[in-house]
Amino acid sequence: MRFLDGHEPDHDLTYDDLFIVPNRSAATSRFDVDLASSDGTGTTIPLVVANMTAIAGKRMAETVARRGGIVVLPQDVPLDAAARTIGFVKGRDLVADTPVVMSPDDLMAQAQALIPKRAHGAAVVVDDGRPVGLIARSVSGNDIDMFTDLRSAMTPIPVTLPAGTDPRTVFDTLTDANADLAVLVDGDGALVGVLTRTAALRAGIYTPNVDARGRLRVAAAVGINGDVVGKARGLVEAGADVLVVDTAHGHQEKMISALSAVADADLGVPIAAGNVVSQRGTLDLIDAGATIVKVGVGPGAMCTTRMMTGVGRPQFSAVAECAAAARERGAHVWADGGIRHPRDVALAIAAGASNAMVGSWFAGTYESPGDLHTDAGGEYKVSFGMASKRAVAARSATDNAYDRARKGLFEEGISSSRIRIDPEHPSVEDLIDHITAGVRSTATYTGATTLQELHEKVVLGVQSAAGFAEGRPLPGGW
Ligand SMILES: NC(=O)C1=CN([C@@H]2O[C@H](COP(=O)(O)OP(=O)(O)OC[C@H]3O[C@@H](n4cnc5c(N)ncnc54)[C@H](OP(=O)(O)O)[C@@H]3O)[C@@H](O)[C@H]2O)C=CC1
Ligand SMILES: Nc1nc2c(ncn2[C@@H]2O[C@H](COP(=O)(O)O)[C@@H](O)[C@H]2O)c(=O)[nH]1
Ligand SMILES: [K+]
Repeated sequence: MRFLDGHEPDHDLTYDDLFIVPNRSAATSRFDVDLASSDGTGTTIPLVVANMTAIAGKRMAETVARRGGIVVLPQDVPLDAAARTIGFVKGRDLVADTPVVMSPDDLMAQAQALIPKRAHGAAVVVDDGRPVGLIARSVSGNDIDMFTDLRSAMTPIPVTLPAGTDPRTVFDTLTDANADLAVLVDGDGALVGVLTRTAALRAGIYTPNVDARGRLRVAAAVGINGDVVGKARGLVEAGADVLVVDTAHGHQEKMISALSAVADADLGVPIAAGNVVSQRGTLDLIDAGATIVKVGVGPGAMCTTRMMTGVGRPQFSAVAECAAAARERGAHVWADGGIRHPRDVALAIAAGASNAMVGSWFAGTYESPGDLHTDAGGEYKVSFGMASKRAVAARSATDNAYDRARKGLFEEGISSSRIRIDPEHPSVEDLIDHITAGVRSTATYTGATTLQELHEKVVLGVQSAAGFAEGRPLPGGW
């Protein structure tokens, strides 16, 4: 990474402050760019989903890992629930999406409530283990009887194929049949999964993030209080592939001792820890046993830390300094927070991060855990910060009333935020397409074909707010 002559910054910068200068490139296609990380997480695209309750659940974990990223399950989830989620993710197909399964006796209202949990827009009606029909998502305003049973409402399945059919064949069969969804079955005709045309296309573009046994990977977080090693061990025994030791102020003694204890337990998985924003903080966490350091104090969309405390650091400079320190030790950093555009992921990688961590942006998708709401502005989900009153209240629910009231005072996050579902990108997979298209393109503009080369070759300049504004599209004219 270098700055254009005369652009070396004399103050800290965030993503919006920077632009990337194109370099001569030998790449002939953006698909030639390899987006895999080398930090031990196995990601084949540089995306980690933040350990936030409103974002990181089982559907998110399955979907993101199938496209090559990884999801961190939040530390607030009890061990038995986290173990169930890990087991669920490990049991998912690497190609087919998990269907929404209904019985013929279920009501249309139940199907319509569940269909938006998945992006493929339909439920499969299963009778006696066999798929027998489809229920499509009702378009808002459509006059359908919500009390009808699915036996009478279902439509025939247009395309049924054996599980394991080559995705290209699935794509072509759906195209020929002018159908949207294929149902995949095993040799006995039992339902295995579903594939849309877009999913079949994606299966040929993305490489799932899989463990040594060929199962989807998933990470899990622990806090720094209580039996940290016991929880960490339980998570790894349940199958967690990466541990994240996480607290707001990662550069504190309690973190160092919790992290050292987890590292000493030698659980055989990479350990990420944070959050810090300085070289010293990075080195202390690496010395305590982290192989990945989580960087970012205050950039998060749900985060009020900078306004409450004045503490933090503009994210690009924080990532650049910590990544340089980590590299010296053969360790890595994740750029955590403040990712709002594909360009931010590209700039995080340019700064030296191995992966970018995304939270709130992915809250507004069908795969996030929250219920789907609709108001005059369209569909939305509710997100909240992990240091918000709402999250702290949930985390301290078993404490006595006095301790709960004390903890409630230190609020550093938003308790309720409406994150809109973008009608053009309603699924996290649409956002992943959008982000990876941007980052692949950034790489070729800089003359790089890997993330490491992107970091090495990138040439940056510092821009004014007017420079940033000029780069924004103006769909409504001016
Ligand atoms: N990246 C960011 O900018 C931030 C992220 N978060 C996220 O929110 C979640 C909750 O984390 P957290 O608030 O650490 O809660 P935790 O429940 O993990 O508690 C943190 C522990 O550290 C102690 N502590 C000491 N100094 C601090 C400090 N400055 N900030 C926070 N705790 C401190 C606390 O004690 P006591 O309560 O008695 O002080 C408590 O025992 C995490 O996922 C974290 O990543 C939260 C804030 C900022
Ligand atoms: N200060 C706070 N930071 C928070 C809180 N909840 C989450 N976070 C941090 O944000 C990132 C995700 O950033 P985003 O811009 O993609 O949403 C997450 O990983 C945490 O580090 C909070 O309540 N307060
Ligand atoms: K913020």
